[in-house]
Amino acid sequence: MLLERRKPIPIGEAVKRIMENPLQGVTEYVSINESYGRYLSEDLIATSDVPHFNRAPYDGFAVKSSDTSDASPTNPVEFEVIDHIGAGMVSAKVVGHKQAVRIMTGAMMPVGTDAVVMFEVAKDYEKNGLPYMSIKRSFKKGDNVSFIGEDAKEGQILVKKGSLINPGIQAMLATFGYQHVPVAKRPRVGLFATGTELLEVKEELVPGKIRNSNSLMIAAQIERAGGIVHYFGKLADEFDPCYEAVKNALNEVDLLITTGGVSVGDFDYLPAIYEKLGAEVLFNKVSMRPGSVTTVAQYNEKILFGLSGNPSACYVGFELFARPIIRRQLFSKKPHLRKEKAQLVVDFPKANPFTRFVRSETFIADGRLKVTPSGLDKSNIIMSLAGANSLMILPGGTRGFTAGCEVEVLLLEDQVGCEWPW
Ligand SMILES: Nc1nc2c(c(=O)[nH]1)N[C@H]1C(S)=C(S)[C@@H](COP(=O)(O)OP(=O)(O)OC[C@H]3O[C@@H](n4cnc5c(N)ncnc54)[C@H](O)[C@@H]3O)O[C@H]1N2
Ligand code: MOO
Ligand SMILES: [Mg+2]
Repeated sequence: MLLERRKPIPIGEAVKRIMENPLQGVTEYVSINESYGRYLSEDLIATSDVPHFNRAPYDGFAVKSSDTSDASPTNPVEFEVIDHIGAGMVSAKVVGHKQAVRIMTGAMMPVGTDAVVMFEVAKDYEKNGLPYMSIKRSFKKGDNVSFIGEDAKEGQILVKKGSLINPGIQAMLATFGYQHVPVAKRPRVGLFATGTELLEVKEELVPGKIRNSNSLMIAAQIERAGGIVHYFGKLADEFDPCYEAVKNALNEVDLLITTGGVSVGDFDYLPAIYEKLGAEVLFNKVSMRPGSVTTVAQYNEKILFGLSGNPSACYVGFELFARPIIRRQLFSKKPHLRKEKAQLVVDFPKANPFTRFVRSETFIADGRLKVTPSGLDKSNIIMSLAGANSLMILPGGTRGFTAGCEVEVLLLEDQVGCEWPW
C-alpha cells in the first residue's frame, strides 16, 4: 500500500487559510446580571455625563467661595446653616450671602454654592437655637466639588467592542443604564474524541486502554477561548459510525473539533471522512511540533478541526488554530495568542527542523519576563500541560538553545491577544 505523502506548510500559512473563513460574530442581548465574562459586541458609549450634576465629594458645608475670602486664623468668618441634605436629596433653598448648607458626600451642590468646606476644618455651633458654622481659611471656586462630566462625557466611546466584560465594565454598564447588554453570541463548538482505546473517566484501567483526557482538556480550552462546548461523546475507530456522527454533528455547530485518528495509521479515519463528506482540506500537515498532523477542513463554511490524538499536540493545535476563529466570533480585533519576548532560563539542547511550541511557564523575575519548559517536550505528554501558561516558540533549525537567550512566547491566559503573531 502506497502511503500518502503529506506536504507540510508553514504555521502562518495554516492560520491564514483558516482565518479566510468568513465566520463572523453575532450579537445577542443579555441581562446585565449575566454579562460578566462575556465579550462586548458593540462599543460602550456614555449615555450621559458622569456625574450628571455637580456634587459634594466630602461631608461638610456647601458655601459660596467669595464669602470665604476674608477668613483667616485671626479672622473667623461665620455662616448661617440654612439647610441639611444627604446624598439623593436636593436642596430647595437658594444660598445667599454668608449662608451655607450642611451637605453629605454625593449630594447635589445647592444653587448659589461653588465650594465645600469639610467638617474637619469648620466649627459648628448653635446661636439662638439656630445652626451656624465658622471657618478660618478661604476657599476658591470649585474647591472640593466633583463636577459634571469629570468621570465621563456623554457620547464618549469608553470601551471598544470585543472587550471582555470585567468588573469595571460591569460598573460602567450599570452607570449608563445598560439593563440589556449587547454581547457576542458564544460560538457553539462541537467536540468528539475518537479512539477505541478510550475509557470514560469513571472506568477502571485495563490493559491497552486509557482514560479519555483530551475531551475534558479541550472542553476547558473552548471555554477559556469564550466558546460553548457541545460534547457529542467518544467514538470507536470505525469508519461508518464516525462518518455518520461527524456528518450529523455538522448540522448543529459551525466549528467541529475531533481529536485523534488524523494521522496515517490504519485506524485513522478522519482524512477519509473529510474525503467522503466532500470537505475541502485546508491543510493536513504543518511544519510545527507538536501537532504536525493537525488537519483542518472546510465544509459549507463550517470548519472541521482534526486535532491530533496526542494530548500535547491536541492542546497546541487548539490554541493556534481553533482559538483565533472563536475569538473573532467574539468580535476580537486581536484574536491570536499574545506574543512577547522572554529570556530562556535553562538550556534546550534538542534541535528540530520544525518550529516547536514548548509548553512553558512564563514568569516575571528581576523585572523581566523569563521562561522555562513546564515538563517533558513530547507530543504524547500530558503532565507538562498543567504548569503551562505559555507556549515557547523555538524556530526550527539544526541547533538547540542555551540559557540566557531571548525567545518568543505565546501567553495562554492573557486577554489582550495579538493581531497577527507570525
Ligand atoms: N507513521 C507515522 N506515524 C505517526 C505519524 C507519522 O507522521 N507517521 N505522526 C505521529 C504524530 S506526529 C502524531 S501527533 C500522532 C497523531 O496521531 P492521531 O492524531 O492519528 O491520533 P491517534 O492515533 O488516534 O492517537 C494518538 C495517541 O494519542 C492518544 N489519544 C488519542 N485520543 C486521546 C484522548 N481522547 N485522550 C488521551 N489520549 C488520547 C492515543 O491513545 C495515542 O496514543 O501520530 C503519530 N504517528
Ligand atoms: O507532530 Mo505530532 O503532531 O505531535 O508530534
Ligand atoms: Mg493515529
